[in-house]
Amino acid sequence: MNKQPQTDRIIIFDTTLRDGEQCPGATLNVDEKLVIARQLARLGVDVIEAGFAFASPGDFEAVEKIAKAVGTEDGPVICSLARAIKADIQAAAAAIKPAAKGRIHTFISTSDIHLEYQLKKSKAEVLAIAEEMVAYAKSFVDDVEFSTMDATRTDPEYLYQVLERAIAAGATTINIPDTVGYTTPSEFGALIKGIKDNVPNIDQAIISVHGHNDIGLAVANFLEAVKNGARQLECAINGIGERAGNTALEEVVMALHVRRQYYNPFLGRPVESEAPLTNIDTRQIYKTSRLVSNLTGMLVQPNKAIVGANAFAHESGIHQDGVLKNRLTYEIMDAQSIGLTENQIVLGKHSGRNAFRTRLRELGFELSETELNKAFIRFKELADKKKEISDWDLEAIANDETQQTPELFHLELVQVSCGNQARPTATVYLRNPAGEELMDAAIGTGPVDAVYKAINRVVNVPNELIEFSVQSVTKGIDAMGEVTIRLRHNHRVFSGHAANTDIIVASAQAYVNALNRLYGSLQGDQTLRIGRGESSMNESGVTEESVVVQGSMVNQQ
Ligand SMILES: CC(=O)SCCNC(=O)CCNC(=O)[C@H](O)C(C)(C)COP(=O)(O)OP(=O)(O)OC[C@H]1O[C@@H](n2cnc3c(N)ncnc32)[C@H](O)[C@@H]1OP(=O)(O)O
Ligand SMILES: CC(C)C(=O)C(=O)O
Ligand SMILES: [Mg+2]
Repeated sequence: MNKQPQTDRIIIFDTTLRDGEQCPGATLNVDEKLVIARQLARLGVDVIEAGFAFASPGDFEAVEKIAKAVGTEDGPVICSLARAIKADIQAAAAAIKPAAKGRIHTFISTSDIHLEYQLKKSKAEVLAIAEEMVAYAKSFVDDVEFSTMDATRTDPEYLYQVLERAIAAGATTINIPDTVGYTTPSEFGALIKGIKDNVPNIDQAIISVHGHNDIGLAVANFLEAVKNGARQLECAINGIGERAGNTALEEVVMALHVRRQYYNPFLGRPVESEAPLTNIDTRQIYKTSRLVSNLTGMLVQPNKAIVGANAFAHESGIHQDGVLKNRLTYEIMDAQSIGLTENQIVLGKHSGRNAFRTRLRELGFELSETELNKAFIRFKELADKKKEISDWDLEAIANDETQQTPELFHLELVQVSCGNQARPTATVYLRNPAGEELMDAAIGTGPVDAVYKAINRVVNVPNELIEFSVQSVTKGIDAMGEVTIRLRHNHRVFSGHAANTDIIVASAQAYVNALNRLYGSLQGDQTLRIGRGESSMNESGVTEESVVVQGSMVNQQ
């Protein structure tokens, strides 16, 4: 067996901003990516895959800005994806240039099915391209990662050959992607072992793995890969990503953390060693999860491992009894280890700006002066309605203020009348991008439906509402309600998110946010008129099928 060059530590490569963003509706703008990248650096990831620089001018700008702002000497490596094509590699190299430590990640498919149908190339051709493009990437940076796309459906003998040639050409990390989420733990472990045993120059590269969760095995596959020599794990926050998503960072990191004594020997450490297996500051996990969920609009299911709302909640009497006697009877990790803390400072209507700013900083939010002032006004409004403001309320407010959706349409007013004897009617008042004030009213099957129909009459963008979900972020009748919606326009999905104690206001704001994203993506499209849609508008009312209500609905007026 070959000796590996790597340390006894697992490198965490975060692809939330690249593969994570590849899930429908999770599109992030440049500023939002920057906010997430800063938090990923606080979380302690070793590598941030900031995007696919060649894919679009926006992606290029995001990678470049992240390289400049987050890719400092003591910060993470900043990486851009690139196909095994010169133009892609040139774009990646230019975008990561401002980073103190930059990486080009180039890839090509190696499975028969991809070669035959997608690339339409022979094995010999792909072998030559891989070698040539790794060498080309190496001419820009020392740190080159090479991936064999669809590795888990590739003939292993061919895979060994491609990897050997890529390493010889200068790849310092070789990544084995389970692109279609097809492999199983023992099979994946055997593949990694096969690579260690059969690629002659494997001692010159780190073995990395990239997983997808199509059959729910992504984390299990990674853990088996670690046991067999993988030392870099590619994952995304909350497991977001193409199709069923990527391997969830928080799950694999906490598995290694909680069971470190089990994994220690596989990394050549003494069983009892308490030294962390990764550089991740686990106390930043919860905060990062919430930030990514809020900015992408991808909700976290309540029973999700590690970061779900119920992950540390005990409901049944026997469990509660055990936990009260000794927490360890039913808890394998401490809620504080992922950053869920008791609120130490009680914020309420008498609190000032300093306490507010300080608490937001502790929660990981760095707001600009303007954002802080707006958030403070909302905080005071909320404090007038609620006795005590929790961290979750603060997060909802801060996330709302830092969301970087371009405000093309501004919601000035929303008013509804409804009741068991009334036809739900809504009046809305919006300011369009030209600064004109537009008002309209509509009747709907319920108050939210009426509001959305009224907004549709003002904003002339055909769309289909495909998801509407409401979550109560805090407990009690005075809770903040978070609304997340997803709408589709020409096969693209846009999400919108807003929080308010008035669920109707949050619903209206979330819809306007999503429409602003949609509208932003269409800017320059001459066929669109600005505002005031009539017959060209598709009905996008909330239908029974499209409504997903999670948690309790709070309607406090
Ligand atoms: C498994 C993954 O996650 S891979 C990354 C997936 N992410 C993305 O695709 C998001 C960004 N992608 C894009 O913006 C676009 O697809 C672009 C800009 C990269 C390319 O756009 P287009 O030039 O219009 O090509 P299109 O997307 O239609 O097809 C992909 C082309 O790349 C080729 N290709 C795919 N992978 C590779 C690769 N690794 N190396 C070289 N060529 C490749 C395909 O064979 C196809 O070539 P063809 O047009 O000669 O048949
Ligand atoms: C680009 C590669 C690493 C990828 O995302 C995959 O194969 O899933
Ligand atoms: Mg992938």
